[in-house]
Amino acid sequence: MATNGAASKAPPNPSPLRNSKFFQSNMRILVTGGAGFIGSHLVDKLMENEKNEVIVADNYFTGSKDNLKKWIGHPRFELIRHDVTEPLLVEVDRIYHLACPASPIFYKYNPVKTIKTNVIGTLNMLGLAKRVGARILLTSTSEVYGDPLVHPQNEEYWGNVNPIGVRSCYDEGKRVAETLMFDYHRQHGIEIRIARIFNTYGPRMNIDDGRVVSNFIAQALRGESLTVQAPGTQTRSFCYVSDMVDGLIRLMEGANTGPINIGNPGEFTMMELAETVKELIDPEVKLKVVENTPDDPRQRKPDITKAKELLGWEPKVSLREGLPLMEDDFRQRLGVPKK
Ligand SMILES: O=c1ccn([C@@H]2O[C@H](COP(=O)(O)OP(=O)(O)O[C@H]3OC[C@@H](O)[C@H](O)[C@H]3O)[C@@H](O)[C@H]2O)c(=O)[nH]1
Repeated sequence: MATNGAASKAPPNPSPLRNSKFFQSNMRILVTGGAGFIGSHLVDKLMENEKNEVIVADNYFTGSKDNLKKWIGHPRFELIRHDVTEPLLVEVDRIYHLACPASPIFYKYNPVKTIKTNVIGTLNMLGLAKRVGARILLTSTSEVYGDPLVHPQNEEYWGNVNPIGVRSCYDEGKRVAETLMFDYHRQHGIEIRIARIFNTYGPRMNIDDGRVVSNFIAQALRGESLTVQAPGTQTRSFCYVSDMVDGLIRLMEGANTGPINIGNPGEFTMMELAETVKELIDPEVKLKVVENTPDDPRQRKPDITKAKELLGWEPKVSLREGLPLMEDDFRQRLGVPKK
């Protein structure tokens, strides 16, 4: 295993039960935040493999049981209402630790809770990984690069983050979470994986999630003006959710700790994104420039060389292919049929 120079102590022996026939034929996987947007798509993919048993822990702050309704009652699936800031003991082989509100409006709503989720939640999940000998993957974020001075961002870049700003509960929270992952790895030999997720979109995003792609699509379908936050020249790179899930599973099952960027390098200004949504959904819709929020990163684009070389991964779905798939889902949920 590539360990970035860390000592590799064997994890503690899991319970003897795990050597029984029953467990050998099954991989038990915990997904924290599994009722959320990316989490529920990950669960769908993991459940496709008949050898997997999936346990979801979610507090439903931004996630919803609705996202998992097709699995409720399935013999290989379990759903627990649980907040990761409290300890959890379940016998598992893999932990995908996604739990945390990811939309800026939600993570800034209760910043103390957000940083607790990232710090105490990650500590609790690392404690669990240590206790049962599980491998743990943290979904970190491109926000660890802050308002980046290096472009595109590669994993060696340490970032440009405001430690006391309104976004710090999330970006500094995730940075501490990464630190905890490596400390547990070096000190206790825990098997870790860190994904730095760039902006992701797709079906099942909350309609009023507040992030840019869901805002623009919902606004276009409701016939409202698209709210481009000033100046509109800031850039983002958008990854379709099925590509994201594929990258996360490859990272978990591969031999590298990361951190590894998972994102689509196609880069767009917010004005370009608005124009694309307008063209695809409703050419009549207007754009309006509105005030931005503090510390908004001015540019963001992943360097995915590592993901390509180490995971054999690269995104397959372009923005123009992915937006209509999300549009269909939003039309259905908003009850707006295609003309
Ligand atoms: O209605 C809107 C919303 C947002 N925006 C702009 O769109 C850009 C993207 O904003 P979003 O809120 O979608 O997401 P951000 O890139 O700020 O944060 C995201 O980064 C990566 C992930 O880890 C997280 O999901 C999230 O924190 C920003 O420049 C914002 O100013 C608009 O122009 N209009």
